[in-house]
Amino acid sequence: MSKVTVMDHPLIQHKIGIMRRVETGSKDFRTLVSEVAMLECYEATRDLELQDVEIETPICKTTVKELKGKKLAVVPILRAGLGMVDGMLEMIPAAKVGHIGLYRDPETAEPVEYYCKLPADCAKREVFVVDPMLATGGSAVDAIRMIKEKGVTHIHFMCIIAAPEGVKRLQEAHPDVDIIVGALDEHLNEHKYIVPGLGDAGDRIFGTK
Ligand SMILES: O=P(O)(O)OC[C@H]1O[C@H](OP(=O)(O)OP(=O)(O)O)[C@H](O)[C@@H]1O
Ligand SMILES: O=c1cc[nH]c(=O)[nH]1
Ligand SMILES: [Mg+2]
Repeated sequence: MSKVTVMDHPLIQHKIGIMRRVETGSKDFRTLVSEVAMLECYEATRDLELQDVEIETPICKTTVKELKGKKLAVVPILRAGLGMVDGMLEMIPAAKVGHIGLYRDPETAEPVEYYCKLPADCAKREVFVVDPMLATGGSAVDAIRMIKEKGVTHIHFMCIIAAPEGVKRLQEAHPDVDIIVGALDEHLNEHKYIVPGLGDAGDRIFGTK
């Protein structure tokens, strides 16, 4: 079964608390999404491999660690996932960015696919799928299926708020994908929104309704 990490870092919890407030406007909300993504990236990349290299400091020769150079990609689920891309790229600037377009059908809450563009060499890359919200899990499950269909084998999923229902569905569908969560909430309401949640993340990032 996949590993689920719920971030208990005070900075993340504090920032998510501000995001949840109904009075937080789009400008602050966008900044917070990006900052939380940057902090979660720290955990998501914990297992990246290092190698030894010989260098010279101003004082002497020594051996230091550097990333082994595994190629990475960040794949936001449109639209709301876009808000997490800048924060990820601040930490891993060499990563390529793919895009998957999915929206939840307002009646069924099932995901509807409208776009998929991944780096040509994505099968050789370790992929971080990002979306602020994991509600029923339908969007994440479909996005990861689409990515696997392109030959990608090493995938992480990062979100800011998750419902237990979504975590369970994602773990069952993709037991090989580890999940990084900023906060694990209580449940879904009758409209499949996360409770207490923060409302519609895409609308709050882009100021739509
Ligand atoms: O786990 P699920 O039940 O699938 O719900 C989560 C999805 O819903 C939201 O997207 P939405 O459909 O609102 O699209 P948007 O990002 O374009 O607003 C959110 O950003 C996730 O992609
Ligand atoms: O609570 C939710 C559920 C799905 N999508 C959101 O943006 N928020
Ligand atoms: Mg939305």
